[in-house]
Amino acid sequence: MPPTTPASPQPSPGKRAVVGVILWQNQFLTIRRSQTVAAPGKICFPGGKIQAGESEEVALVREIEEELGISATVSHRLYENVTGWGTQVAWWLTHIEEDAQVQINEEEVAQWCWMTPHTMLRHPDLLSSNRDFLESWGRSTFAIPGIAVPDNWDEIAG
Ligand SMILES: Nc1nc2c([nH]c(=O)n2[C@@H]2O[C@H](COP(=O)(O)OP(=O)(O)OP(=O)(O)O)[C@@H](O)[C@H]2O)c(=O)[nH]1
Repeated sequence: MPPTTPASPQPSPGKRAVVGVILWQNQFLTIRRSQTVAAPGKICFPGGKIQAGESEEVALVREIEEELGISATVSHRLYENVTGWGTQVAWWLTHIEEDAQVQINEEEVAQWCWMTPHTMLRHPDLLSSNRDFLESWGRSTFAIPGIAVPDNWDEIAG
């Protein structure tokens, strides 16, 4: 009998989300989710659910404005996956102004900071679906313009 492979997660109807990958000096803009939202206290990128009739880009600009109080420019669709809980997530490279003044919305976001991919991957509070994104990037499944996979990625990720 052929070995069985685990089935890929399938998206649930209507559960679509978009996240923004914002880079500065080889680091990603990360947020810690507040205690009052789903996945409280987890570390992830800014983003959220796509509302009916919205494009991914419009939803992402809205979410970043809501969470961080800044305007963003959505640039490049990097990746797509389905979380273990059935949400289809689109990952977009996103830019903000160099002098953007982040003002977090504390109802949604507890903290924000810049994190290297390495620190993010090893963070004990990383939202689990973000591990797939980072590991896929580390395997060069896709590229992120502006940041190279470190040469010692396997060591880091292992
Ligand atoms: N914000 C965000 N959501 C992510 C990331 N990675 C990921 O799989 N997701 C998933 O995408 C979905 C977005 O959820 P969310 O709770 O942030 O969305 P939201 O702010 O619109 O929530 P709300 O409807 O409670 O206001 C969730 O299923 C979440 O687990 C990420 O890096 N950032």
